[in-house]
Amino acid sequence: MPQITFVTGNANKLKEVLAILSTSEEALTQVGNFSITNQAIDLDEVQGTIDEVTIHKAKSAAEIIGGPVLVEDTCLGFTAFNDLPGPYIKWFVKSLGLAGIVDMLYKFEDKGARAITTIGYCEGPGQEVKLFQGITEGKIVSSRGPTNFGWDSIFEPNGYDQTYAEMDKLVKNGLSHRYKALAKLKEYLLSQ
Ligand SMILES: O=c1[nH]c(=O)c2ncn([C@@H]3O[C@H](COP(=O)(O)OP(=O)(O)OP(=O)(O)O)[C@@H](O)[C@H]3O)c2[nH]1
Ligand SMILES: [Mg+2]
Repeated sequence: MPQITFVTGNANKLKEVLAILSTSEEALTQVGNFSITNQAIDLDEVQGTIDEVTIHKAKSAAEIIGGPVLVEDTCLGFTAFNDLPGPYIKWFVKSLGLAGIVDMLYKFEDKGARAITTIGYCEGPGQEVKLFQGITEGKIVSSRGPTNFGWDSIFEPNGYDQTYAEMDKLVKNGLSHRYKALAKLKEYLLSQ
């Protein structure tokens, strides 16, 4: 069975990806003819558009692993900021904290935000990268719920009165940006 390595340094992402792709959280899962395993490698991330960042991550991962890889890059962008910080949200959370991010939007009436996951699939070194993207729209609110995963506690998806962090995992994993991107990847892998 062909093996695909999901390369990520983020344990929370890995948990969600495995939970969405299978129904268990074991370190190995299967989609169609493919088995998916994980390697925790922190890949270099270039500056650029979401697609450029993901393509670069996928190509570097394929070089390191020497075979088929999956990577993902997740963005959080604000409507009032023309979709920034986008791929740089990680550094904003690290530097400003969640309260600092909420404060960034203080003077804007529009609290709209978009969570975007872009998955890159590369079959090996030198191969083209296929992209699969999922977007969930919502708004930025004061932190509610556990704060152990990124910006989950300040993002409230449209149509819900809970933040991602307050939601049951099954609910988040049924509507999230990551779920939508993985649904497209799954459809592709099942057709191979
Ligand atoms: O509240 C959240 N709900 C999510 O569903 C989610 N997915 C990612 N993130 C965070 O957003 C940044 C993405 O950066 P990112 O894509 O480069 O990830 P990363 O560097 O942590 O891992 P990786 O690049 O090795 O895969 C990082 O700070 C992640 O912690 C999330 N936060
Ligand atoms: Mg990263």
